[in-house]
Amino acid sequence: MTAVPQLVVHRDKELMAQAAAARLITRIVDAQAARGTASVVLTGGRNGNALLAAIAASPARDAVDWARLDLWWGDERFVAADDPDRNAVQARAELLDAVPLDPARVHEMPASDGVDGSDVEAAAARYAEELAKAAERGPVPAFDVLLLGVGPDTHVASLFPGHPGVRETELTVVGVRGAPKPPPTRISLTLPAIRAAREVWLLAAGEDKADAVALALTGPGEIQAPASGAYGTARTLWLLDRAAAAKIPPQLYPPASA
Ligand SMILES: O=C(O)[C@H](O)[C@@H](O)[C@H](O)[C@H](O)COP(=O)(O)O
Repeated sequence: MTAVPQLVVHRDKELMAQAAAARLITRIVDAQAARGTASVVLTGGRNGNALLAAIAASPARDAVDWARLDLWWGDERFVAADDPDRNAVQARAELLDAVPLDPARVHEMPASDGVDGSDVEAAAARYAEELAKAAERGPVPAFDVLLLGVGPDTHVASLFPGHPGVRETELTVVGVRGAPKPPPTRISLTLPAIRAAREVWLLAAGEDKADAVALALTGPGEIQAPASGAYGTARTLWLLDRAAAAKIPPQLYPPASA
């Protein structure tokens, strides 16, 4: 396990998305070369969507064997299946509809008009079962890469500072009610599930993220700063633009990168 993060700082958010897309394509191709398949956990939010759009626009995307890629989500807004607010609907529009995925390997989180209706806890338990079935050992797969957007309050997935979800130590997926970011009802992986990933990549861009990034890297622990509890078994990578990195203490700040 490695809680020690590596920081990569790019000039701006556009370059950050391009570089993260190149990095993710390479990581998927490497995992598929080694084991035949790869698994990635997607995030909602602007930076996650920009990364997917950059993959869609990259000629290198054809190097990925899309039919042998498992996709999961770190969190989802608990709304109807075709609601444009859904992270999965946005991911499909940015990339997933344009590549030849195997639908059986695209593991969307349940929607509020699904078999569990508005029972978000039952829907979360259903997703936990799906994860457990796909796991070789333990309650969730050892995802190759798990992506997380970082919120301005240091939330990741739908784990908000001080909320019950961030304190969860047993369940791998929780229903979230009363989220401070709309919509209020959500489904989220928990920190223990996130920490099963080989690599966790956190994305943050813009000056409104500078306090959150500095706090999560130096601050009060995962209950108050959930992003600081997100790390992988092999690697934890913070992919930032200069504005989001601006308040990181100099002793943690990496050499300048473009
Ligand atoms: O529902 C969502 O949007 C995501 O669950 C959330 O965790 C998001 O990734 C962060 O808030 C960062 O979002 P941005 O990349 O848009 O800043």
